[in-house]
Order: sequence, then structure tokens, then C-alpha cells
Amino acid sequence: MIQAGDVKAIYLDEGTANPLLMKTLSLKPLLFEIHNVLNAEECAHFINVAKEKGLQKSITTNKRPEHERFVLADYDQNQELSVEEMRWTIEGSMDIYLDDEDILEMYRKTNVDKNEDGIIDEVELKSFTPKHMQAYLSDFLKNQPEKHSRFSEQLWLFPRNSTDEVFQSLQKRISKVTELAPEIIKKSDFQVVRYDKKGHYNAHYDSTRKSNLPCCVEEHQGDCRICRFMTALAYLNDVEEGGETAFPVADNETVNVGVIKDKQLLNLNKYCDRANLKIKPELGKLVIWYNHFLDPDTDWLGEMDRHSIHGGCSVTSGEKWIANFWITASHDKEKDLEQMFKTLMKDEL
Ligand SMILES: O=C(O)CCC(=O)C(=O)O
Ligand SMILES: [Fe+2]
Repeated sequence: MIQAGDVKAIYLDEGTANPLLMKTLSLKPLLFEIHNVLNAEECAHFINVAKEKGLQKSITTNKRPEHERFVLADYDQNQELSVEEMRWTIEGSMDIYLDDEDILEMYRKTNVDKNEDGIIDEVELKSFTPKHMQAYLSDFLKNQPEKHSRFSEQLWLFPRNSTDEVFQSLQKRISKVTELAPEIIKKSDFQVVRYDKKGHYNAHYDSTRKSNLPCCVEEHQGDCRICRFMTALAYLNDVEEGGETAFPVADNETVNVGVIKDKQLLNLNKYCDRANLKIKPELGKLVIWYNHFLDPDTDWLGEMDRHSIHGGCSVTSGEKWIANFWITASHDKEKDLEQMFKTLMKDEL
């Protein structure tokens, strides 16, 4: 039976004296860390290629149409908004994570809470306009961009169309440590991400739950679902302080959405210390985890593991560079295998 703390030796090449050591960090989700998968030169190569090509501000997607985006979270339906409900309203509608102090300051500056009791009551709600608040928050974000759920820059790299030896060699290593065929690994791209001071990424899922959407892809595309069976994340530098990868509910018995909300566990800009598991970024280290279970019937992509929720804590000093590598699969094993077979034939020609 596998346990947290277990260590397995992986020999990349036959006859090498120094194996990689793969340590199990949690079972829910199933998660491993391996030091020294990349050396300093290889990490610098990734960073230099990314710098040369140029990174762009990371964005998070909100699929709701503009006019439906602002929804008051009056969960107890008492026709007024508590500070907590206002926090949920702003998180859900605008992807901005405020603490209670920020909200009270917003009330003072916009004068929406006229009687200053911290509650937006029925009368105050009548004169409340989302547009007004949105304008205030856009301005607020200019000075505090870290209040967004994600604050970083990124760039996609496409090893499929490249002869870059470092990329190819990392693909080989990922294939070796995951014990997945190179044809599966080769389908994926790399995403390089840079976080500056205060940079972070609030807790999220890398994949999505089973739905009726007709297709499964690695990155947002039309009406497809994102299906990332596994995540492999490589740290490309040592971070002076902060920037851990956090799994707020790792190895909890169950995943309770109410608790996540109440304890503000998604907000890794502020409450990283509340996470059950934090992984220190260290140059060359790779962490890999399963975002999905295996389907017991097909032995292929199964339901998503809700324990896999994770994110990047705030960098408090220095900068942080990572490379994400998502291993994708769909629920249709036959189709996936057929496609992989085609890739294999093309490569051999
Ligand atoms: O920066 C990290 O440690 C986590 C990044 C992450 O979860 C992502 O890019 O999807
Ligand atoms: Fe992620």
C-alpha cells in the first residue's frame, strides 16, 4: 500500500549511479515530488527561451456573458448583503478576492453603506449599481493587481514543432517518471509562467468534471472541456521567499465546498498558511499529480479528483519561474489510442 513519505528510485538511464528519488507527498490527490529532474542550465534555457519569445499577462476565463456576470450572492435570501456575501459576490462576478477590510474601505469610499453598519440592506441595495462598484474596483486593481485570482505572466511553448533538445529530453524524463508512453506525453505543450513579487494563483482545478461537452482538450477551445489527466510542474528557479504550490485540502477525508468558502482557502494571496500541503519551489524539482481517477471500467480517464484543487502562494521576495506540463486524455479510450497510433506512424515515417 502506497503511503505519504514513500520514496521510489527511478533510473533514467541504465547503469547510472544516481537515481532520481520520487517521494509521495499525498494520496488525495496522488502527488509526488522529484528533485533535480532539470539542472540549472536546462532551467535557464526554459527561462531564456520564454524571455526571448515574450510573456503575456495571465488571464482567467469567465465564460458567462457580460450582462450575466454580476450576480448578488444573497445566499440566505434575506434581501441584504453581509460583508461575507459581498465578498462572494465580488469573487464570483469579478474574480477579485477582497478581505473584509477592503470591502469596508470600498463602502466608505463609494458611500453605498450609508448607515455604516457593514450591511448593505434592502434600501441601500436599491441605490446600489454594479457599474459604480465595478468602476471603483477597476481603479482599486490598478494599485493592487494582486487582488485578482491570478497575477502572473505566461507563455506557451510547443515542443511538438520544435527540435529543442532540452524540451525533448524533459518529455522523455516525464514519460519515464509517469510510466506513460511517449506518444501520450508528446501530445502536450509547455506553459512557462513567471511570478513577480506578490504574484500568485488562487486555488483552482487544472481539469474539469465530466459533462456533455463534445470534446476534451488541453487549453480552452470553443465548446470543449479541459481534460488534464495529470499535471507535471517544474520549478525553474529558487524563490527567495514564498511562492509555494499549495493544496488546501490535500488528504482531507472529504472535500467540503462550504468549508473552503468559509475559511477562504481559495485565496492563496492571503491565506496560504491555511493549506494542508505546501511545496517549496526549488530549482529543477518536478511535482506531478493526478487530477483524475482512472475509470474502473475503461482504465482510462475517469472522474476528476476534487482533492486536486491547488494554486501558487504569493511570492514575497524575488521572482518565481515554473513550467507546467499537462498530460491530457479524453473519456474515449479508443479514439485517444487511434490518434496516438497515427502520431506514432507519422513519427516513424
Ligand atoms: O505556481 C504554482 O505553484 C502553481 C501553478 C498552477 O497551478 C497553474 O499554473 O495551473
Ligand atoms: Fe494549476
